[in-house]
Amino acid sequence: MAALPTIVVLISGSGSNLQALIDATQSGALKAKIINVISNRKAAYGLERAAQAGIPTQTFSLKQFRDAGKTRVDFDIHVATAIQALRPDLVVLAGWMHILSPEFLSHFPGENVINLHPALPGQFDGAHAIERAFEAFQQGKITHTGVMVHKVIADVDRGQVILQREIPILKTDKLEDLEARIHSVEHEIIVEGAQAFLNALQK
Ligand SMILES: Nc1nc2c(c(=O)[nH]1)N[C@@H](CN(C=O)c1ccc(C(=O)N[C@@H](CCC(=O)O)C(=O)O)cc1)CN2
Ligand SMILES: NCC(=O)N[C@@H]1O[C@H](COP(=O)([O-])[O-])[C@@H](O)[C@H]1O
Repeated sequence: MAALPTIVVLISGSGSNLQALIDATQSGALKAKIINVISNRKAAYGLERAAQAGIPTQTFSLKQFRDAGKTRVDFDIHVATAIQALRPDLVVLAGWMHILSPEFLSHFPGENVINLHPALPGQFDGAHAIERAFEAFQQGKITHTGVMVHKVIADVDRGQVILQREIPILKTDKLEDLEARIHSVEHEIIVEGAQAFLNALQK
């Protein structure tokens, strides 16, 4: 039987999207094996989720690099080298809150780094997208937002879209209502997006 495609997941926080990927690999909804989880924050609960699933983890601290007189690019190259050593078929950014440099991306010419972003293409690039969408809705500028999975390029959140889904914003919504609706969709689309990428890889 052919070996399953391998995935390395990068996180910075709670890891609920990592958990969705873990659950999907265990149920068979995602035909792949998560071989490593990397966090840039040692307190990230996602590391605990990985450990509970028996997945090896690594933590890399930008602060430690800076304290050692090294640069953001030194950090990126170190992380990229650690990932390259594992030779994954796919790298998934699941709440990885660090902008990756071109030097990092140069280690992945196969464009096999994808990201989950809680907004539609070109709407709210960058951090705090959900809050910014909610504020725009309150100002009457938008009626809906969305979630997308996209390839990662140097231009943040502007890579080729793999999957996207629109999400309505209701007049009765508080921010937490929209956050819950978005997170629920995220947990589905990150699995579907990863599988879609791997399917395309195998064609
Ligand atoms: N080169 C790329 N790097 C990253 C991408 C990308 O598309 N291209 N996606 C992001 C994920 N992301 C949005 O989806 C995102 C995450 C974080 C930031 C940001 O401003 N980070 C700050 C630090 C914020 C913090 O530490 O809380 C920073 O890096 O200075 C923007 C977008 C992942 N990287
Ligand atoms: N710009 C990237 C970004 O905002 N990512 C967001 O970080 C959260 C991670 O949650 P998690 O740690 O529970 O998976 C998710 O909402 C994800 O969309």
